[in-house]
Amino acid sequence: MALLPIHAAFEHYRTSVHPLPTHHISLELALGAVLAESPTARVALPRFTQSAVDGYAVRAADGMAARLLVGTSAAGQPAAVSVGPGQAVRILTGGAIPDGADAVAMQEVVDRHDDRIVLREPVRLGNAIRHEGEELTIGTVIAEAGQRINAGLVAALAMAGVGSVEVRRRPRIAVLVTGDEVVRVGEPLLPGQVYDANGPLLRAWFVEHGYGEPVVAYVRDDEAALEDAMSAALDSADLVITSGGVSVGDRDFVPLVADRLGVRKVFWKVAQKPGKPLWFGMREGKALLGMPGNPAAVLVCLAVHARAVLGLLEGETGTQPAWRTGVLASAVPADAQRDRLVRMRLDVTNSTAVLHLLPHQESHMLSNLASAHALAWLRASDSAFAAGDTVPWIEI
Ligand SMILES: Nc1nc2c(c(=O)[nH]1)N[C@H]1C(S)=C(S)[C@@H](COP(=O)(O)OP(=O)(O)OC[C@H]3O[C@@H](n4cnc5c(N)ncnc54)[C@H](O)[C@@H]3O)O[C@H]1N2
Ligand code: MOO
Repeated sequence: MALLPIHAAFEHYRTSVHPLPTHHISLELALGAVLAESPTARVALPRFTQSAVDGYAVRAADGMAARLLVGTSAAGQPAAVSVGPGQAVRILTGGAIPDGADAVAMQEVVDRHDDRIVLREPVRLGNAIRHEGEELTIGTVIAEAGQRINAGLVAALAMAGVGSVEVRRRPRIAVLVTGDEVVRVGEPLLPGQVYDANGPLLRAWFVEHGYGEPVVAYVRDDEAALEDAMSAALDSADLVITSGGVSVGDRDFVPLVADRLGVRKVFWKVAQKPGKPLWFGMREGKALLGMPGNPAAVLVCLAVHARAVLGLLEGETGTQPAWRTGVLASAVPADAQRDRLVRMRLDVTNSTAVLHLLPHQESHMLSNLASAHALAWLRASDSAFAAGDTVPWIEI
């Protein structure tokens, strides 16, 4: 069977995966969710005309003449007075500019004697004043629907008076780690068994990416056991991920059981290395990604494929993952049939992202994940990539 090109897998996700329902939540709970509306400023920013510095609010036209202090304006405590000719108000950063004042003299250029001040240099009209609404007026769109909420956006929304937002519900994730040979670290290892890397990897990846703890179940290489576990996972989750049992071996039951449970196969086997046997299907809006057992293949399938599916489930704008470009530090062999997704160390030299090939790239090898920052996408080719070639990459 012909292998599906990676870009064709992305196209299948776009046509098969639809956004989850929306709900309205408090801003405190919104970090990491994707906006389903375009929130607008409820207050202007700055909210009122205020001082950018600690100093004295004055009338610029008074020039260098001595001024009489008539009050104080601190942040949160506006002055009750206005500034007339020959007068000034002590003002602190963030304090409201009192009526009559049209400039602020920084205290470093002012000599103060009790309630009198003298400027050592002239002050420009409007000096050190932040004007009401100069950044945003009421009603300005702060962020567009489809944008994922990060810490900066939480701050921008809060300051603009937006205390709750309409977002897509976060996807619920279920993970099935299959394999009779898989034993959890800490347990005794019998002959032929291996410690489980995929359970910890999948759990950590979803937590790291803000989805919280997935439900993780361990399943023997047994059709009936897999059917029970997959059925429960499909009932409870929006995205089900399996690891192992998806190739052509006698105990590779994932495609068979998924089909039996009514999951519509969209594709099986992608022209990528690692991760070739990746299986993708949908059942009533729920997505199932059957990932191979090799841990490096799981990482690649998470970073490239699960990321794409999650972005679509959450209605995120733009194509995910977001590829950037960098240059190869050294020559890298290509694969003639499959695109390679290569674990790289990344650094920035002369303002350019430079990708350094790490050793141990086989799909059963994962020790290089200790120093890998990036996954480079090297298209299938008969000839090797050369040092200096520009290639797409994503963070991992
Ligand atoms: N005749 C063919 N054989 C294989 C093909 C093929 O096209 N024809 N494809 C190979 C490729 S490529 C891959 S990738 C693997 C994927 O196989 P499965 O998805 O069925 O995965 P398993 O056989 O269950 O496991 C593969 C490997 O990974 C180890 N493993 C499994 N789970 C874990 C875990 N949780 N933690 C650590 N290691 C795990 C498992 O012991 C195996 O060594 O198929 C090739 N075969
Ligand atoms: O696709 Mo497999 O992960 O190359 O060994």
